[in-house]
Amino acid sequence: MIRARILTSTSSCYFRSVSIRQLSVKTMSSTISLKNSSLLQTQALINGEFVNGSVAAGETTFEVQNPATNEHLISITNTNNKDFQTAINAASAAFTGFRKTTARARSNLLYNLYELVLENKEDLAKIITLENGKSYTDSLGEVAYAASFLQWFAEEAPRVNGDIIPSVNPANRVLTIKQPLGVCGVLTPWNFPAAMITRKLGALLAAGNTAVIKPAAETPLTALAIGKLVIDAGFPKGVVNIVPTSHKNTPAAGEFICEHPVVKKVSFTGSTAVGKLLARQSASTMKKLSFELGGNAPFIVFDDADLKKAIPGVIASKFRQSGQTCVCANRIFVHEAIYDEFAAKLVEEVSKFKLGHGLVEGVTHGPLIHERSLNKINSLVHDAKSKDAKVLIGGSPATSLGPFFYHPTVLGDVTPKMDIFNEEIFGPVASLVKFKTDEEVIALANDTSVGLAGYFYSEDISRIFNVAESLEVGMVGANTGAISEASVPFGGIKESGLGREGSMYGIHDWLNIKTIVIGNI
Ligand SMILES: NC(=O)c1ccc[n+]([C@@H]2O[C@H](COP(=O)([O-])OP(=O)(O)OC[C@H]3O[C@@H](n4cnc5c(N)ncnc54)[C@H](O)[C@@H]3O)[C@@H](O)[C@H]2O)c1
Ligand SMILES: O=CCCC(=O)O
Repeated sequence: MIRARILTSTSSCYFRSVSIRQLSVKTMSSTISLKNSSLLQTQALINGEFVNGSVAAGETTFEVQNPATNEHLISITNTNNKDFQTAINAASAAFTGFRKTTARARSNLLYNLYELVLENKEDLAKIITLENGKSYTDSLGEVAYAASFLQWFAEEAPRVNGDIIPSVNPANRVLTIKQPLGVCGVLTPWNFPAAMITRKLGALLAAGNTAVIKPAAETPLTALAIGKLVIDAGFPKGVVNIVPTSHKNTPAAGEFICEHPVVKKVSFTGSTAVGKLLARQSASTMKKLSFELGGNAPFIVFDDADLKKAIPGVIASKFRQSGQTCVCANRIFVHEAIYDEFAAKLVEEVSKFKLGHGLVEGVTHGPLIHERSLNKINSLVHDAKSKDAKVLIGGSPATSLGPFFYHPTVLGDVTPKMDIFNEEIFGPVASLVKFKTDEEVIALANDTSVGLAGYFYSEDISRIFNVAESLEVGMVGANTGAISEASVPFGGIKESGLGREGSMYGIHDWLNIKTIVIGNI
């Protein structure tokens, strides 16, 4: 059995006093054991084998930290562009055979992977919690969500049809077939280290492509565990390559993938700023792009809203993964007639959260991912307070729990003058903005350069249609704060990205339409 050492120096007192699920933690060092120890991989998956990267002495590995403690979790082999080239070569060679497999064969492989992910859900969830920090319950939810994309695209693979199109020329017949693109670059974030891989991978494999995946440097373990299951599911070698790389090497890796002529498409989930950089780099080879980027989601509570529904809705939308989700509510607009009641009820619910190490029983919310995030949240809250926002609960770091914890926070009297109104918060801060009229709130909601998700609560069917149609976003939740599932076309408009993932449309972003005109009939 492979065991990973986890150092627990500064947090030892905290750990000693709590029960951590199936994880024996001692004072200075400890071990984590998985039921399926083969899931703990620290090397790159290239051409069907786990191998070391070719980084020269000094930086041969990079460290993964546990965000709950900021302590060293494990060392991962470091890679450079030579390794990405080897992975692209492997994916390119594998594409020759994989593109010719039947859709049913690919579907069966995806079903195998789906079942393996579910069979290993406890281990995968434990890994997610350790490297991402979210609660174990949330991690189990993420594994189920991740698996659902594999199931969905196993079902979609055999349903990619071509067309027969009438021609103006009676002697011609026009038909289309859909063909895979080739080698695809997949750049995934740390906030959903399993689901953001499977949402892309399920679709691209169903379509017959091959992949080189670069997981975020914060969360390579989940990606590599999925890589092991890809092998166990029976995918041919080289079809899926997973190349973790350090923070320092990430920009070079991104550029290499985006500019590589053999890579036919890049799919990225992350910030709009990085998305714009990758788009510029990809222009040199005119790559296809699917980008799922930042949001600034409005969450509107109209005066006719049912607060028994709206409060759980805002909790689900705002505080999922401690606010570190691209579709999280960012600006919560509340009608002035119900503002005080809504604010009081929200504060009451937020006060019930249990913040802590995600593997501790009962913990509902974990830490932020890293120091940069904590500093950003701190500065947004400071700016809001300096401009007369009121802290209704929280409003400060919770460093007694660990260096990156921030108290779940509700800010009242937020206005458009404040940075928190205009920037993606990506943290556990609910900012409440008072409004008077539908026109005013729609204008405020749309006054942003991004448009990923938007939510609102109302019991009036006319208003439901009017507001849903008026919000400048890719996805609307009307009387729900939870919109994500495999059947949903997931993606944004404006600067929130390009393309749609999941759903019946998701596979088409990974296919070329080829037109065949047959003449002289
Ligand atoms: N849309 C999402 O789901 C999502 C996920 C993670 C982060 N974010 C955004 O990013 C912000 C902060 O997160 P961060 O500090 O990790 O941000 P970041 O912009 O530094 O990185 C975001 C992601 O992009 C990758 N990345 C960064 N530079 C890259 C490059 N030059 N080439 C290729 N990949 C690159 C990182 O590995 C990471 O996964 C958040 O506030 C949020 O706006 C969004
Ligand atoms: O944060 C990115 C994706 C979140 C989701 O799929 O709901």
